[in-house]
Amino acid sequence: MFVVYLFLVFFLIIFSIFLVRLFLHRTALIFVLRKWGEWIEDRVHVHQHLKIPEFNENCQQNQFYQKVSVYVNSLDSIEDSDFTNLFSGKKSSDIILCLDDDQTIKDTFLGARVSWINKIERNHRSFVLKMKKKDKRRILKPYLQHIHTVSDDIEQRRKDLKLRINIDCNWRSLPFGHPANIDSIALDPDLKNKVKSDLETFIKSKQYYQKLGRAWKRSYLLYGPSGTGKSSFIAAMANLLSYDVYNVNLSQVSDDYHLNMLLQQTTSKSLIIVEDLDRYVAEKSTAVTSSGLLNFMDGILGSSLCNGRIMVFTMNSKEGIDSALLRPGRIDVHIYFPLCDFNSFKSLASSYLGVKEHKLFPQVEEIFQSGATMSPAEIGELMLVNRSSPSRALKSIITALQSNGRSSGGGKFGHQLISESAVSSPDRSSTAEDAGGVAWKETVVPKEFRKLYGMLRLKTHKKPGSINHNHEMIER
Ligand SMILES: Nc1ncnc2c1ncn2[C@@H]1O[C@H](COP(=O)(O)OP(=O)(O)OP(=O)(O)O)[C@@H](O)[C@H]1O
Ligand SMILES: [Mg+2]
Repeated sequence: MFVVYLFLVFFLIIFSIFLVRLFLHRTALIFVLRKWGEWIEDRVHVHQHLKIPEFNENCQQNQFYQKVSVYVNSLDSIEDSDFTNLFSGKKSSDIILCLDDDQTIKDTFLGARVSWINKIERNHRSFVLKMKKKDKRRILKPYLQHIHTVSDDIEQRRKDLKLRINIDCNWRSLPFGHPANIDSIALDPDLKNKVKSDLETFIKSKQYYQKLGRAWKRSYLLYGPSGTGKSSFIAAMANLLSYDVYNVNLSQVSDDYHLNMLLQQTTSKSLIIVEDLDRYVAEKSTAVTSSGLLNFMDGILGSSLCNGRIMVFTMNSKEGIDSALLRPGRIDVHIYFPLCDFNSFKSLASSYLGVKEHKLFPQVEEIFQSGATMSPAEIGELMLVNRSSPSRALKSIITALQSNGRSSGGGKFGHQLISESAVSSPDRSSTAEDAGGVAWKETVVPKEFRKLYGMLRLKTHKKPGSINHNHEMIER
């Protein structure tokens, strides 16, 4: 009896606590209680105030005030502030929250709680940072650095991206309106995630590179047959990072000095791309010497300018390329872009035709497994022109794949296949890549063997997704 009584009391206590909490949340009284709590806590600590005025004593604008303003208005806690202004952004659908005058906003950094007050006194605006004295020594310096980084990042993302191309030895600027995004590119999802996180880690690693004494730059090589999405991927990288793109046309560069000058004129946090590097090397169609090119890739000539720069090179094949050009440090990440497999095909069908399943899919899968293939560009094109009828689109792809399988380089898409088989045998010197060697076999072996290989694969019932061995990303 006593135990039941005890249990009832216990249950009642828990239930009452639950009701009180519910009441506090529903009536927003919880915020009042929290404020009282913070008020009491404030009284028992000594605080330090730092003022960031909008103008300095010479009436010049204080750049740091602008940064703080961008930072403070980006904090999630702005939504909890008692009074905020709403403005429309660049796009009419954008709404921007802005702290009103004399409002306080909280922030936390490295476990310390700080607050910002947006003051206006005699028509002069300022932000006042309030932090506990005991936290000041520990967090002030890194916190101010954090504000710099975050606001620079936000500003970078807000601006309209530019594409710059070199004509003679000058950059010409155009608006960069390429809509590509990494998700819309048919490529192994794991590989895409790895690249995304590699990029995101890199842009946050300025201090790490500084500590190592290395130029803060990262180089990527995108290689693979024509029409597999290399250029689209570069555009997607630029959109992901909100970086301007500098497209270096090496045939327009008159010598090493001018290549250096072009590099000097690029801005920090930009994407510098050299497309079809293998073509320049093979055809010797540039006046830049190989040492000029290596120095450009290393960024020695402008190491102070390597401020967060990302270099991207594309090639159809690494065959015949001097290994010094591709060595670790010069090219940090190698990404292979393969011809279409069934997984990429499904991803294209989903984005181009809005079709995730179709009765013709098993037939398409069988043809892919027999070794027939086409580039994503070709398949995308067939889907695009037949987008009003998914069945027609799939039938035309089946016909094209079958004609590829039968003819050796002839037929409607023969030109692409010729270039496919002309694409390189693997660079056998790079042993790390051999780990993912399946892809290479698929691109270089004769069609008869590919068919046999496809049949073998059919028999072994490869699990979906394992075909992604075709992709490789080598972190060096
Ligand atoms: N993997 C892919 N996913 C989605 N679309 C693709 C893919 N590959 C190519 N495409 C489409 O095909 C077209 C050509 O692609 P892109 O120019 O990126 O190929 P590329 O690899 O740069 O070719 P090249 O080596 O000839 O320059 C683009 O319109 C793109 O949308
Ligand atoms: Mg391209």
